[in-house]
Amino acid sequence: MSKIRAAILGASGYTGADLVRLALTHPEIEITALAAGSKAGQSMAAIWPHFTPYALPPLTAAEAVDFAAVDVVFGCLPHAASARLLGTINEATIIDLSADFRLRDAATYAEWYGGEHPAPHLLESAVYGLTEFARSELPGAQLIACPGCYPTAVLLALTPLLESGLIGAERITINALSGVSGSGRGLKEANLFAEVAEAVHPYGLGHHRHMPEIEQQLALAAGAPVTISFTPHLVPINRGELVTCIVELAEGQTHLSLRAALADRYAHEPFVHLLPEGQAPATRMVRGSNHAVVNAFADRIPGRAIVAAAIDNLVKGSSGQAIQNMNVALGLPETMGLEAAPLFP
Ligand SMILES: NC(=O)C1=CN([C@@H]2O[C@H](COP(=O)(O)OP(=O)(O)OC[C@H]3O[C@@H](n4cnc5c(N)ncnc54)[C@H](OP(=O)(O)O)[C@@H]3O)[C@@H](O)[C@H]2O)C=CC1
Ligand SMILES: CC(=O)N[C@@H](CCC(=O)OP(=O)(O)O)C(=O)O
Repeated sequence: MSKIRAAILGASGYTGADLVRLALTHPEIEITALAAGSKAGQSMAAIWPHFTPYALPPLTAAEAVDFAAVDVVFGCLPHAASARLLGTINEATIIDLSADFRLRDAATYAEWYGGEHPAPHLLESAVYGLTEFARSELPGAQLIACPGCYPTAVLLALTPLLESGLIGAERITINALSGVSGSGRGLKEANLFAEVAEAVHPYGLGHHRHMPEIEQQLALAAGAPVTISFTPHLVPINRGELVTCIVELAEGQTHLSLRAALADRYAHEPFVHLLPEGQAPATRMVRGSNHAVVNAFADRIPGRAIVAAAIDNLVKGSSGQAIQNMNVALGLPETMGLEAAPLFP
């Protein structure tokens, strides 16, 4: 069988570069085309010296890619630019890492992303690709929307608990921490070393665009509307994401019943792992890998519990999950190309 010809759009950005890193060791992927925006025309090694040892195609403009000559397109572009471009491609399986095809409703998209959706006719057919919960929909899908990085961690922590009615759908409070790569490679004063190092701050207080995405997906799990309070924080690490969720327990439940549900749901998952009783998830447990770690703890306030999860935002939170989705969509072993162990320390 010939290899899967892949185009990676946005290869001069952080998620695009991590996709290239993972694709290089994926036995079935052949990187056929790489595209960039302002850096089109440059070589990958010029932009990313860590790729110097590898023969890679040059970066072209995305519009210059021959989409009829590729099997899979990975879109690692900013939202809106992503849908404008991906909406014109008919020939290949599209795996989008941007937020453009995650929300089901174009009006909600317009409200939270500040503009009309560029390709609303595609929203209905897009598969929301949290792989562990989308396996039956992925094979043969034409358009796969990879979840946001924060939503990935939150949904892995809470979906099984809402599905089984062990926690309430209201009054879910989520504190989230992200490494700086979560905001992309573009130059931003707020991301300069002197602004970020030796400091931590919350942002998007009371209004972050991952809120509607998390609520949309948790509501499907709960079978009822879900309301969350969500507060992200920027922390001075390159990659990694941690969420701690304070939940209301259903009558008669304890954190041990939450642990039992997580153990049951993730027992056979290759990438999602319940930690031993009392062990806190940490970003260092998953750095550079497609793994996620979760756990549930008792809270001192009766009737509440704490559920935590850690992922690498550039792997399970974006590029790794994109490849995991491709594997399932195309009938390959789900873990193919994603077996690398976390980098520690
Ligand atoms: N960073 C993360 O942890 C995660 C990011 N995402 C999403 O993935 C997408 C990419 O994120 P990330 O890699 O961090 O972003 P970066 O800012 O690091 O990279 C963006 C890429 O898109 C290219 N680009 C920008 N505008 C255009 C355009 N108009 N046409 C063509 N190419 C363009 C840039 O090219 P150039 O630099 O050459 O101009 C660059 O290659 C975003 O939608 C983001 O929200 C999702 C999950 C996690
Ligand atoms: C640290 C940081 O700034 N993180 C980004 C997460 C961006 C992201 O990847 O989200 P989308 O894929 O939904 O755009 C943020 O909070 O906006």
